[in-house]
Amino acid sequence: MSIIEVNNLSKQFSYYKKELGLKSSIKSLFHRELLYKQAVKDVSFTVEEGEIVGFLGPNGAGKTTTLKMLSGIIYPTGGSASVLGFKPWERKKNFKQQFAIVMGQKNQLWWDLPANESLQLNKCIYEVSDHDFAMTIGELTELLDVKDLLKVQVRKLSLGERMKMELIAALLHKPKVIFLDEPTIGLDILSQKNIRAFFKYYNQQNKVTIVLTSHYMNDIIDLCKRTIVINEGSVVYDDDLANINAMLEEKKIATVTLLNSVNKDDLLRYGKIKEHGELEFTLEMNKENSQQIIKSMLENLPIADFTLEDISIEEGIAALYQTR
Ligand SMILES: Nc1ncnc2c1ncn2[C@@H]1O[C@H](COP(=O)(O)OP(=O)(O)OP(=O)(O)O)[C@@H](O)[C@H]1O
Repeated sequence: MSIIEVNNLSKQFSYYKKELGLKSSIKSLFHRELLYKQAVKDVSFTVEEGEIVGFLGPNGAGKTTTLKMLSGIIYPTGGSASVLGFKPWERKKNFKQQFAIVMGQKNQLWWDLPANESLQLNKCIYEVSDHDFAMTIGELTELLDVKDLLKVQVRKLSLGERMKMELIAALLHKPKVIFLDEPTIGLDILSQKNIRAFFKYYNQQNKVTIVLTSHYMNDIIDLCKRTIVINEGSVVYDDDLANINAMLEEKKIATVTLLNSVNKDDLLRYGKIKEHGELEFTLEMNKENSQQIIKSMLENLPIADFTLEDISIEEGIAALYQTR
């Protein structure tokens, strides 16, 4: 059995339309219009123990809603899911002691207290023994390089330092499954890299299962072999990240610099123009007949410089984001 199993999971939110202005607000006391939003539609996937899976999608695609259902924070309106053999929304104690969710945009730690006091609170909530607490804090503060910051009031920590403390709080009870919802949001490049290196090491050492959402492609490329992409609430891709372009038509991207400008129409016959400047343009062409196209371009255009590349993973993902 897979450690996470999701079958046709759906969530429809219902909410009342909010009117602007006093007159409309008074009117809405007597008649309120109910609206619906289908945030997640029939999502199905499985995750094996020890996997790190990227969970991607454009803003509003339904990633956080799915992770909230898998953490038992909200109920689904359809389908089923099992995490570590539990129905998450039943919120059994044994389940809560085996998973963690980290939301980059939300704080778990108390702002006005030093991190070590919030960690003590989590120790009690998760019934971590004194010995395990000391060992885990020692190991994680060392790995994340925040040993000297445990006694600093959380509000005085930098964003990166606070995120490291949030991670320690989430990992204190040694969860087997970790949902990471944009854990590197707002962090500088070096801090993002450190957090990624930490999770890579932590996953290898502890065989934890991680589902990661991030809008930073480097997080996904670095950590996740497999990626699930959702768009408008539905899964549009579930495979190795390396294969992301294979499901699209095989394409090549040519970046061309010209010696002198030419009419845009003269370029269109070679392929789809993606970007166009005075003397530079990028062109998307089919891999199959790229050689003939290049030959013809070299013969007919005043070319100063020319590079040909496969379509990037980011562009493949961007194309999936446009899939409806
Ligand atoms: N409580 C709610 N009531 C009504 N609609 C909601 C609620 N929560 C989320 N939504 C809507 O559901 C859709 C999915 O939201 P969700 O937060 O899951 O997206 P996301 O993929 O995590 O986006 P982002 O990358 O921007 O964080 C959005 O259109 C959002 O506005």
